[in-house]
Amino acid sequence: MENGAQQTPATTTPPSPPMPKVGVAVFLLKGSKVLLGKRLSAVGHSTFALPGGHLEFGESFEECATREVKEETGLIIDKTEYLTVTNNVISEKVHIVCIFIRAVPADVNQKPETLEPEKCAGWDWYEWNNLPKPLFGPLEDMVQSGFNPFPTT
Ligand SMILES: Nc1nc2c([nH]c(=O)n2[C@H]2C[C@H](O)[C@@H](COP(=O)(O)OP(=O)(O)OP(=O)(O)O)O2)c(=O)[nH]1
Ligand SMILES: [Mg+2]
Repeated sequence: MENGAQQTPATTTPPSPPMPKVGVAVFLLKGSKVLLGKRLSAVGHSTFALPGGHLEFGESFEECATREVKEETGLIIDKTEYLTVTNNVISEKVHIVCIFIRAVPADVNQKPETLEPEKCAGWDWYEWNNLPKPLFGPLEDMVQSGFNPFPTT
């Protein structure tokens, strides 16, 4: 090489190892019912799950809950409250620390819309004592453990 010109070595970025992500899922409660939708995403395909998604940079858990429910169902939520957190290793590549928030619809007469049809087949209210099957794995685990999202009065 002339004049000692430096040649930039070819670099290849090594694949980054999978990292845990933060999810926020919402127990949206109406009377004794909870809002669930059949997932069409690869993770938990065809299982019934709560509305929710991944925490974005700078968001509070409540902000994420409000945003995800609005994006996925069009519903405006109210009275958001932290419930619990679970650590879910779902597959070799998917590890989610999931924050669970409880909320109620601001308007009980507002109907949920399927705003992300590629991710969810449709939303409906289900009696807590008669949940549809199969539930999304992490949700099934919570139900099996006796978890109850309703406020004790
Ligand atoms: N939506 C939802 N997520 C849950 C539940 N239980 C649970 O552990 N999670 C965890 C695993 C999910 O992969 C993760 C994020 O939710 P998601 O899979 O619906 O994410 P998304 O595509 O709607 O969100 P995004 O990436 O567009 O932000 O939260 C649940 O019942 N519903
Ligand atoms: Mg989602």
